[in-house]
Amino acid sequence: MTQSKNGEFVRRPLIAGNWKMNMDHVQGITLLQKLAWTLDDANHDHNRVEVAVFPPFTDLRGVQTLVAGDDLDVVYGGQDLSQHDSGAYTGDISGQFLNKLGCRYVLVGHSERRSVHQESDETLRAKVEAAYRHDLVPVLCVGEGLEIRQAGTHVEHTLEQLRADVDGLDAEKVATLVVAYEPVWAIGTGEVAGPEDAQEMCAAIRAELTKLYDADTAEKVRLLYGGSVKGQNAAAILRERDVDGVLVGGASLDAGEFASIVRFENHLVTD
Ligand SMILES: O=C(CO)COP(=O)(O)O
Repeated sequence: MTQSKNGEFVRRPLIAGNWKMNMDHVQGITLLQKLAWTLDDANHDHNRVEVAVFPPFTDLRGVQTLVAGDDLDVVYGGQDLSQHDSGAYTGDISGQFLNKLGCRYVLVGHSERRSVHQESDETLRAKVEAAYRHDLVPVLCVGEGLEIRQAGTHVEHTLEQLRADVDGLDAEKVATLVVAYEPVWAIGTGEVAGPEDAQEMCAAIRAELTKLYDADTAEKVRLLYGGSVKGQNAAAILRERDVDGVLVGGASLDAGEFASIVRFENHLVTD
């Protein structure tokens, strides 16, 4: 996080929970209610930190009703979207539908979509465009697998994904983009990249965006780290200069654990 002299965050931190294929629509409502109560109890400062959840598609209508009905300070998004707007694409979900359900964000290119569904950077570039067409902010996921990390080419690999997935996107859109660095070897493995690894990559991403666009634009982009984030390691990661938030998988399924990540500020050690 970068803080200005008066203690304000330069970029609003985003703490996001990716539920993946967990929680049916009834369980989803219960989890969100518990999360809202926990955050209220904790006097969480809603203006400083943005909290987002990414439930399965079938939960979104219920989430929308709960968030609107109880006026919750939680935003939400889809875990994927189609690059097309409508038509004969069985099983796919249009950004138009996500927008109508009140989604603010959508995940694009999560490593599980890249590996299980063979999504190419070309497809992901089209999905980024589709998200903007429907007023959704893409949370673009990038990151390397174990072999690439061991070979030491992780920065180049990740930047290559980034360049391909934003290729030709205009600066105004890029300024609103969220990029999540999720090293595949740290996802669901309990293996967490060190804060300095997260910072190394986030700094490299910001430098690349400065090269592709300009420093002003790059300074606005929020960069998240994802991969085995828990209550006890979140603050150390979030303390890094270029890390503006986290994308949490497993730990976001437990309201108490996720709330403790949202309250990372209580654990920040300042110099
Ligand atoms: O993939 C992730 C979030 O999108 C990370 O998952 P875990 O937090 O379970 O490692």
